[in-house]
Amino acid sequence: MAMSYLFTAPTSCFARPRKSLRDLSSRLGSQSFLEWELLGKAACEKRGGGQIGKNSLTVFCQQGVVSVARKDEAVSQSFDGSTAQLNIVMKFGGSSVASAERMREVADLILSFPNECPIIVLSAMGKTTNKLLLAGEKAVGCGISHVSEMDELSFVKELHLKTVDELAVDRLIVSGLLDELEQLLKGIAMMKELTLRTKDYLVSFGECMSTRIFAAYLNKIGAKARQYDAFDIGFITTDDFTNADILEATYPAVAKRLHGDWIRDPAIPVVTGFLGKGWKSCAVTTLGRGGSDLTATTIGKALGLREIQVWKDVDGVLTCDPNIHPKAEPVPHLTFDEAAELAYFGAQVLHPQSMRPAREGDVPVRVKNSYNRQAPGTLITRSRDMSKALLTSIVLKQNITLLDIVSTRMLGQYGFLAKVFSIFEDLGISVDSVATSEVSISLTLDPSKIWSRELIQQELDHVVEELEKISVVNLLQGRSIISLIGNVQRSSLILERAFNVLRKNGVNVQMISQGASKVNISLVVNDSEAKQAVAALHEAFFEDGFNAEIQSDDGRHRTAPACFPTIDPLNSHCPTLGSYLRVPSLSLPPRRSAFGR
Ligand SMILES: Nc1ncnc2c1ncn2[C@@H]1O[C@H](COP(=O)(O)OP(=O)(O)O)[C@@H](O)[C@H]1O
Ligand SMILES: N[C@@H](CC(=O)OP(=O)(O)O)C(=O)O
Repeated sequence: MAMSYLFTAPTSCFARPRKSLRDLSSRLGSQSFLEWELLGKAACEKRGGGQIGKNSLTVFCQQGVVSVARKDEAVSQSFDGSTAQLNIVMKFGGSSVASAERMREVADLILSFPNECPIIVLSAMGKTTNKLLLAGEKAVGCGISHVSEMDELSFVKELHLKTVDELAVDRLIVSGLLDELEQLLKGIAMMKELTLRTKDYLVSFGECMSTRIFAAYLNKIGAKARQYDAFDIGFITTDDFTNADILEATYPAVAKRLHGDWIRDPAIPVVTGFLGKGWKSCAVTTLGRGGSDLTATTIGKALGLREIQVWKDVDGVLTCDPNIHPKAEPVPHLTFDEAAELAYFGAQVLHPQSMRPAREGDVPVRVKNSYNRQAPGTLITRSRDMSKALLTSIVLKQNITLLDIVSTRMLGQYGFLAKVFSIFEDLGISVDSVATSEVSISLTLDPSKIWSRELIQQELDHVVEELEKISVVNLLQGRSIISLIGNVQRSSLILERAFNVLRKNGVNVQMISQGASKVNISLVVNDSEAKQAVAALHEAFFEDGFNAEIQSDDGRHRTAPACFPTIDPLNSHCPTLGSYLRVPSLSLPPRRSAFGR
């Protein structure tokens, strides 16, 4: 990419229609490009500029640069070589773009950052994805003649047509897609079958419509925008329909397309979240529920952007799920590892895989509230000062299955772990948490890990059948994992307090595991006790000043009570925890790399 300088031009970054450009140049009067260049350089020096680097020097879309690019579309740079760069990605989830009013607010929000050149990533409006999935499932059994009357289809149609009407953009933007959607549902009804591939195609209508409407609205209000379907601009994925992985080829392809178009003809890119194109099938794929976060971080890495902003309906990542405990508070700063662990262990706020590109590209992620712009949100970066950190967040994942697997062979047998995990690999089943001893393993499976596929009883029976060839197996369903995300350097203190609270609440911990990432201690409890346990833990750590107190006193003076031995969770056995306290140092990449699923 071309070298660029940072300066604050007195004009908006946003590409404007020609009229606005003319207005602008007359407002700018006789100020020449050379003067602008000097101004830019001066500002650059003021900010300690001089280095040339991805994160240090960026042109804030000086309007003159845009004008030059317009005069000669092949020319991407102003005469001094500086280029207006796309510099941030702003992702808005379904809750942020749920209606015409919300779309107006989001547009206003974007335009309130005139010095940024954003790429916008949008999810489907509101609950559209759920409605489309329901429609697909109903279509399988309802018969072609009933498709048109289906409530879910009517809901999707009404929502999108109402939105285009209220925003006063052309109905044609979505009417063709709505007709196509109805045809697809009729096809599903005719085939009486909804494959994963068709499911992905079906839900893709949500993002395809929201982005078209929003781009049309931006254009209407004078902020030049261009809509992109992710599957057309290089989002290349595996062919794992409903849960596809982004392939490496995506990064250069997406960068080339978005950057190239921007340089030729600047317009705010509005990209569909969640969608990709299978590399073998060339069919539309999706990245798993909540996958637009991953789209945003992929773009952030691909273009080496300054920041990835993920706009939600909460004030950032919170100390726990606000639906479980309303006193949850925003967490100001997280590391990529903490955020990944939090997402992986069930915090709905971020897609489990989304931190990976951000970490690889070292692009900070900011989680903000589109309903409360002023709230500082959560900043997620590679590292943070952990010296005073204790507990950051509590995450609950319900309805998991606990498997106790004990080797039938003698102590000292080698290869047992490998055999057990090869069974999971062969069956394509993802494992969440693990605790082992030499001859036994406890692990948890998440039945809802793959959104479209329940680990149904039949499948569990099959797992048990395979494992029983080499072990004695005890399968326990209806369990929950409570993950304590924080500074595991202080695990003794965390565990001391956590177990005190759990004991007082009569909650029995059935397994404990500390992941190799060193930011997470997982406790397995009964589903029926889980929510109450999370609320009690939250109260004990965040609501009575304990976290704050520990932050001012580094904890050296605190001693564990007699009933709670100070535990080194990596190597200890604790009689109160059953036989599976020892935690393996192996990090289990259930399906993929150690950093993701
Ligand atoms: N630890 C947490 N921090 C913040 N939000 C959480 C947390 N756990 C669960 N949530 C839920 O996640 C929701 C935001 O995620 P999501 O619905 O995917 O947002 P969007 O659709 O806007 O991308 C919040 O409304 C909140 O209810
Ligand atoms: N629309 C998709 C993708 C997504 O990311 O949605 P959201 O950002 O609203 O969680 C879903 O509902 O899963």
